[in-house]
Amino acid sequence: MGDPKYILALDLGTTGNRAFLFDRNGQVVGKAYKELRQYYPQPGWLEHDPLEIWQATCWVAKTAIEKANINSSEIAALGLTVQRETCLLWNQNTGEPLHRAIVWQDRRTASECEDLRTQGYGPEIYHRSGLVIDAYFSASKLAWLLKNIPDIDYKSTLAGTIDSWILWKLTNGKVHGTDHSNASRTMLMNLENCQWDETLLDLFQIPTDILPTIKPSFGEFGVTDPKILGTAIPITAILGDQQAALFGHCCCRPGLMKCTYGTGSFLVAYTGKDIVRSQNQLLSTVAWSQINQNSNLDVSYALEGSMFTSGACIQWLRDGIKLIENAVETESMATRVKNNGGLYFVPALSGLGAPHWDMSARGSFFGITAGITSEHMVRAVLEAIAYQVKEVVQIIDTASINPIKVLTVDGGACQNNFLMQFQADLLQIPVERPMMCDITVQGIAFAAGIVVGFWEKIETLREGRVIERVFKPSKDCNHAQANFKTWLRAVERSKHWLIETHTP
Ligand SMILES: Nc1ncnc2c1ncn2[C@@H]1O[C@H](COP(=O)(O)OP(=O)(O)O)[C@@H](O)[C@H]1O
Ligand SMILES: O=P(O)(O)OC[C@H](O)CO
Repeated sequence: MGDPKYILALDLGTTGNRAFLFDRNGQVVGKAYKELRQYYPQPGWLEHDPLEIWQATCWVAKTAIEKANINSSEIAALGLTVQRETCLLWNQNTGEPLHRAIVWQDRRTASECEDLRTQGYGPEIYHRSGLVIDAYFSASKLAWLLKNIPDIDYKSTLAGTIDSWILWKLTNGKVHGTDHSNASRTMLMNLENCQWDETLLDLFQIPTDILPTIKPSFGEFGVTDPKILGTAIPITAILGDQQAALFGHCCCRPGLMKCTYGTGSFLVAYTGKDIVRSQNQLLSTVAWSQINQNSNLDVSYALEGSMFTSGACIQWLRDGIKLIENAVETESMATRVKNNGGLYFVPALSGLGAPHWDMSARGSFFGITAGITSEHMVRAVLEAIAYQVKEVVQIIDTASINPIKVLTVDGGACQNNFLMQFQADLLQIPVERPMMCDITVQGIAFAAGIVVGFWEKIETLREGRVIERVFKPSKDCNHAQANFKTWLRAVERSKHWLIETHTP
């Protein structure tokens, strides 16, 4: 067996799955990516094929290893990070999913969640789970699966989020587990004692037996079956992808935060050992957990503003209405027009998350005149991504101890220079873009590597960070502030759309 020289990191996101191999210097020596098929069986529904995720996971891992031209026995550990909340049921005897996975953006359980809200369960659910009642979280999705799949044999059924499913597959059915950060997004975990919460399980009618064991994020999860990658690799870290990005940005002191622009935008602030409760409908959630030197569970928490649709609007421009051919061209299109032409877009393609939590809002353009071109539409969509983040920054600012002086970013859409400059103009603070935009995968690699002593401490990651570009607020950016106020009006008009129209 060779000397372990590498860490394998898997990032299974909403748009696609990626694998990166890192050497001891934190350099990427091999990587692979595969886009994931999105299934839209009905308006507002979104599903993923769990077997496709599993096959893609194997493919990206093997391809990254091949590209790096290394032997899998040289891999010291594997870290796994995933899109959160997306969940499924599978048969533990056959290894077959019982249904496609219901994705976090899926709104099919909106009316059940609305019922819980009107029955007054909001405060109790928030107190127990740290989450605001919404179809976003796994609980109502699992309840839907259990209700709608015929003849479920409970004895052979397992449930889980994507990390549980892939961990189970990687270990060839030996480990049915999850970590505290992913479990905290199910709406079934008690945020204070970090265990499955009996009251929440009863409320959503989820049997405890089908759920995975919750384990510390940093620690031993088992080893990969040697048949998969040619050797048994220890799995030593699992995190939700936003928490992995938080770790990757080294946000390990209370008040430090990051914003990821992927399928959605997620502004997450580390709050330390305390659960900080927001007055503005932000989520309290687990950042990560580990067993400390005294053998006690050591949990760190975070405050989060989840915005459901950002890069997803760009995908809609590409795949839905075919206004663009690729995401990159949105930047040049947006700068081809002097301004937004009075056009405003509300990115409520999956309802609105923080701070509105309106499951019945729908995407809308306001201000269309005969002079509006496709460039204006693209620009309005990009501006909307930035307005959403501004709205959440304003709220998190008041909830956190220190005002935000700089916004650190990552994710696919942060490559867009127009978007980042507009964001800086809107926030009136610098926006800092690291050289490595795949911070999520870097974060989980470092977490897995630190557990096995491959790297000694998080400082190694911090010291290796290179800032590629800082977007400073432009001198004359008053228009951005004025436009933000108009956009807020547009948001108000798009809210409660389904309730008022009674359409799907
Ligand atoms: N240059 C760009 N401008 C705007 N959006 C982009 C650009 N490049 C990628 N995106 C968007 O970023 C998203 C992919 O980012 P990624 O961080 O991989 O997301 P996820 O982790 O959700 O799968 C896609 O929705 C894509 O439309
Ligand atoms: O797949 P991403 O990176 O857009 O992240 C999805 C989030 O985890 C959903 O909560």
